[in-house]
Amino acid sequence: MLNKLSIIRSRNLFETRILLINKLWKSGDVLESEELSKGIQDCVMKIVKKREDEVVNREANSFGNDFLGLLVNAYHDSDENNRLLMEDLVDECKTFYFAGQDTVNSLLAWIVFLLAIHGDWQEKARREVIEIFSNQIPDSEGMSKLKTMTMIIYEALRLYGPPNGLPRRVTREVQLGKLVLPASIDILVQNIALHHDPHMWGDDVHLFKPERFAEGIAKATNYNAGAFCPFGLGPRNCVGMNFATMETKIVLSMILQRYTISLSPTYVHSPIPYITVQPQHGIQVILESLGNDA
Ligand code: HEM
Repeated sequence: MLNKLSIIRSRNLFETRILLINKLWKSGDVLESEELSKGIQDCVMKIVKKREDEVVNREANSFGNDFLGLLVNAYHDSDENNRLLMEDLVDECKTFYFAGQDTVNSLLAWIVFLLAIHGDWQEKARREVIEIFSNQIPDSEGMSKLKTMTMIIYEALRLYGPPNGLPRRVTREVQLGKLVLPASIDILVQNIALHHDPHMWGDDVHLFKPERFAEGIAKATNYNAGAFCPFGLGPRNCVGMNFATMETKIVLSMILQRYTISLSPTYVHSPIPYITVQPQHGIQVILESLGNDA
């Protein structure tokens, strides 16, 4: 559902909307995306209802301390002024579902692809993982020691950073180089273009070279904060950044502990900018067991 919706949304990103006409006549895409949004909404409502039922049926004595639990708690707040509306609760869940699922999914897919074709980096990353975790489940202490993997993640974010641009509204007229941006227009800052700028990254900008990040982001970007912003910039940057990095490190460590990865001959390279940058035909890899039941 989410994938379909993101394809439709990205197809219509720059569609001109005329309010009255859009109310009277809806295109196939609009109708389908309304139906998909409703499906996602129903899905969220069901999950919320299940949480509430567990408390009502005394299977649990609280709504829980996870993010959903906190939202359901806020929805039941005894103080009316602090109470969250059901509409807002559903919206928060949708935001996290949209922002958190597809992004990490595509990042992981691209890293698996990159490691499949760069066997030397795959081996380096595996050596590091085994050195730090052996065959054990990755723990938070070890995560901060994964230097090679961090470099690989940054380089994958640079080459295939999931969000296809940062949407911003221009609140007052500004001059950007030779351009004058009038107030009240919406723009999409293509961070992926910044990440592929040869002036910043050099002539090998399109190559996978995690060593760029060997001494951290500041050094790699020559202390230019805007040059590398896969998680956005400013007060509205990604709240899930640390969580996403941690999630990616855990999953990759567990894959590298168990399997070698090589690219399937059926793979066709075609990155496509939906809401996130996705492999149009998926990523087909061959996993070979290391005979290690970590
Ligand atoms: C590789 C993974 C991810 C990438 C590359 C990513 C990137 C981004 C970017 C570029 C933005 C917009 C920031 C801006 O406009 O300046 C954003 C916003 C956001 N992200 Fe992420 N994200 C990732 C994972 C996650 C995860 C796992 C979660 C939640 C668990 C999450 C939650 C959010 C939320 C809630 C926002 C909106 C923040 C706001 O508007 O205040 N993201 N993310």
